[in-house]
Amino acid sequence: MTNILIVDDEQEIGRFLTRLFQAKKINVTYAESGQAFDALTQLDRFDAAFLDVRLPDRNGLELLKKLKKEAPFCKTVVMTGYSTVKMAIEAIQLGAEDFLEKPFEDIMAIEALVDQLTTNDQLDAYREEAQRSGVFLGTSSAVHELYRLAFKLADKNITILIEGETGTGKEVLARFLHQAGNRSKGPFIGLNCGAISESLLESELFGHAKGSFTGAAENRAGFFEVATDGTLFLDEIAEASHATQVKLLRVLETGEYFKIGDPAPRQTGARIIAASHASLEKAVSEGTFRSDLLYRLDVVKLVIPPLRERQQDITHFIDLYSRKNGMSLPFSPDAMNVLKTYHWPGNIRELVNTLQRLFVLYADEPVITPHMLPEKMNRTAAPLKKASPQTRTFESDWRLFSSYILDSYTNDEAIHLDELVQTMKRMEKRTAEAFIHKTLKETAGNREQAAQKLGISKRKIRYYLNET
Ligand SMILES: Nc1ncnc2c1ncn2[C@@H]1O[C@H](COP(=O)(O)OP(=O)(O)OP(=O)(O)O)[C@@H](O)[C@H]1O
Repeated sequence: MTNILIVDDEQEIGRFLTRLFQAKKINVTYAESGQAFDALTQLDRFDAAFLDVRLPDRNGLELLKKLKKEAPFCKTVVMTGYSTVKMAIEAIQLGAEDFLEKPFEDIMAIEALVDQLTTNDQLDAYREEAQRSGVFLGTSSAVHELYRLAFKLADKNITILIEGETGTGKEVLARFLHQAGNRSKGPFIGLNCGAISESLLESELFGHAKGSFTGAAENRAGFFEVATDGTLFLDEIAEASHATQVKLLRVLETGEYFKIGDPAPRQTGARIIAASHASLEKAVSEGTFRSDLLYRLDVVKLVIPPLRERQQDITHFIDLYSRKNGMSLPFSPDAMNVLKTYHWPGNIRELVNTLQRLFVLYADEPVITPHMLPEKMNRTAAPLKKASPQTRTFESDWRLFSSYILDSYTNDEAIHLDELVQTMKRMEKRTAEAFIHKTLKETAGNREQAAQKLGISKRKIRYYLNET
């Protein structure tokens, strides 16, 4: 039988959840304070726990930590009011599975959550959703954490602020939040606040009544109206003028707005996701952004790390992109080194553009060498470290050797053919030795058998191993 723990000082909530779970034949334990929680023994008997984050005698996060320590397999959901949403986010970062906002509005959602927690493991659901929506996650734990959290936030009707340098995927993340949530059937409307004039921005956002200004020949719905069942993505929010910021603040506080030229107030249900490549806190300290608007937007802030801080993702992205396009781009070690040490100011967008350019120009080349990459990348690249003798292997020698030959062939610079041929001879010998050693290992040192397997004489083995 499933065991669930409920910790909440509001007895009404305790009773309500108890009834709901008992109807599902779940065994319920109810604690109405931090002290009552402390008195519980054998916490690991619980399959799931519903914890209030704000108890009169305790911070719910402390309870969560204790639970995670003593009952690591107990799935935890924290319960929160609007003012404690930030604590709920912290709880998820501490390992809670999800959070529920109080007052509860959707009983079926709670039931579905319980089913989810007690039956299948939802740990990887964000990965599946990312794959479905064509989002590349890579291997950086920071990005996985970000998308795991975003997946949990997708269904909640809270405003989200996304920060990250240009090209890091802020719009990609905003679309993921839309797609993974219960608004996915509604529209996703994106607007770049920096790309249009102030008057046009207001008219786009709020709409206008017929005749409200010269050229307003028809009534026009604004984005707040159109996106009412969906998501409104306000990109480059830092660029919105002061006047627009004031109006946005009102919508965020009350959901209310006015169409230009129409005195009747309207309500929007649009979920707002805002993004900025610049830090909004900095913009507030510089006096260009309203602090009260930042407070409203920053209910949850998701920060996407720049590509240079997740170097390992560069190779992963190349593989993925190549597979998606049914081609391969074999980079020489030098070229890969250039890609890995470049600082990528344009982030993923710049990487995608670079790959597209390489596909178009060099799809038929056997190997991509540094000079095929944009010149600015070569200028900033750190020189490739030579492999130390201890880490050298037959494979790494071959990789270096082939890129040396191919680089020499594709470079316009003068080459020393004699030197090149000498290197090839050394490589020939090294190759023969490597095969002999490998075969001798397989035959447990029996030279007769090794010679047979390799189709050469025992004398030839001695010759290659410098024994004659
Ligand atoms: N995680 C990702 N998976 C797949 N493609 C991505 C990802 N992140 C970014 N991209 C690609 O990089 C490009 C830029 O992404 P996006 O427009 O979301 O960045 P941005 O941070 O909003 O940029 P800007 O600040 O310039 O508006 C797009 O082509 C997008 O498809």
